[in-house]
Parts: sequence; structure tokens; C-alpha cells
Amino acid sequence: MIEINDLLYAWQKKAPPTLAIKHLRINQGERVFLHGPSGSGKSTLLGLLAGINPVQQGDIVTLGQSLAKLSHAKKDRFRADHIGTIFQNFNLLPYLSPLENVILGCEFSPARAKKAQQDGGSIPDQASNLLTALGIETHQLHCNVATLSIGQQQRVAAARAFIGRPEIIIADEPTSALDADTREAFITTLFSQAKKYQATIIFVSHDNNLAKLFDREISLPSINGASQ
Ligand SMILES: Nc1ncnc2c1ncn2[C@@H]1O[C@H](COP(=O)(O)OP(=O)(O)OP(=O)(O)O)[C@@H](O)[C@H]1O
Repeated sequence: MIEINDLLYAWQKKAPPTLAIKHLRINQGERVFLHGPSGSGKSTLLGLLAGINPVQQGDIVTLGQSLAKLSHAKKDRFRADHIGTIFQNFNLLPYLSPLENVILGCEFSPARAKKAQQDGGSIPDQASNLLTALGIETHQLHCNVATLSIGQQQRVAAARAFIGRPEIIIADEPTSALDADTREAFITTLFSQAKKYQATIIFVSHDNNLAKLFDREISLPSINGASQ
């Protein structure tokens, strides 16, 4: 479902590549732990997979679509339709409620909005279902999201990533602010949500203790060179 071939990516034209991946395939429903030293290009790779960084050399084919062949606008649409993201700082809008933040997950994708509606009867009802499934209490649905704890905000960010069933969930160090027990519990919750519709999870973390929870580990080398 994701196939990378002969990928080279350099942030500066004359500099050696930040990332070099000869071949990598990630299957539908796979849960992948991506790690490597600081600066090895984990976030760069996530940016490429999400269509935020342009494919410079080689190709990434996701769900049968070559990302190298898509225009900027089409990549934005592709991301909105097929990729849910959870970042370290969650990127929640602080003046909105948890419910409103989750609804925003399908704001730019009619396809995801339609699926959310099918799943929950309406988009707000599906947002509420997801938040509840991820452990947000009913009385918190309409509060100001900034008043929630970091762990709760992370659950809101996860619900936003899952709404409308995107095939791929990209998570960039979403557990770094949590203690060890809460990290594992959060990942278990992510997995049970992903399993409902075979979502693929690509998860970056520096905490190698988490690797055992995943189907596969992908390690990026510290020096420039091919990985995997
Ligand atoms: N926007 C950018 N502009 C220029 N260089 C960048 C940019 N983003 C990343 N880089 C460079 O690319 C290299 C890889 O960075 P990246 O953030 O992908 O690594 P990482 O493995 O995610 O690191 P960390 O574990 O510290 O988050 C670094 O040398 C970094 O300085």
C-alpha cells in the first residue's frame, strides 16, 4: 500500500542526501515503529509520506498513487483524504472544544466527511463516538480543549486523525510528553481503533521500549546511506 523505490531527499541542493531509501514496502494494516538517531530523517520521511515534502528523486507510491506525479494541490487533497496525523504538539486549536477539533479532521475532505457521516449518523456524532472510544468523558466534549491534560489532548488529536477512516495514520513522537505506562496505554488505544478498519500506523519515537508493541521496526541510519 506504500511502496518506496530509490528515494533520495536532500534539504539543500548541494548537500548530501538527508534520506536514502532503496526499497521499502509497508502493507495495509501494518503497524510500523520508525526510529533512528536524531537527525536521521524520521520527520523528513513522514513529511514525504504525507506529501508535505516534495519527492525529489525516486518515488513513493501510496494506495496506487505516485506522489511524485501529483501537483501541490492534489497532494494536499490526497493527504486530507487518506492520511490522519498526530504530532508531538498535537496541533489542536486551543479556542475550540474537543468535539470541534475532531470535526476539523474532515474539514478538507468531502470523502472523509462522508465516511464519518456513514459511521456515526452525523459528523458530530461520529466525532463524539471516537472521543468516547479514546477515553474522553462526555462532560469534556464541549469544554475548551486547552483545559484538558496533555494525555487527554493527545487522545483528542488521535480522534481527529481517525475520523473519516483515513487509510494511514502518521504519528510523530506523540507520546514524548507522557510517562511510560501512559505511553503504552495510548498506543494500545491507537491500535484498537486502527484495527477496526485496518488502518496502517507509522509511528516515530525515540523510546525503543515501545518497539515491541509494533508489527515491525524500521531503523534509519545515522549516516547517509540506504536503509531497509
Ligand atoms: N525544514 C528543514 N530545512 C532544512 N533542513 C532540515 C529541515 N527539516 C529537517 N532538516 C534537516 O534534515 C535532517 C533530518 O531532520 P529530521 O527532523 O527529519 O530528523 P529526525 O530523525 O526526525 O530527528 P529528531 O529525532 O531529532 O526529530 C537534519 O539534519 C535537519 O537539520
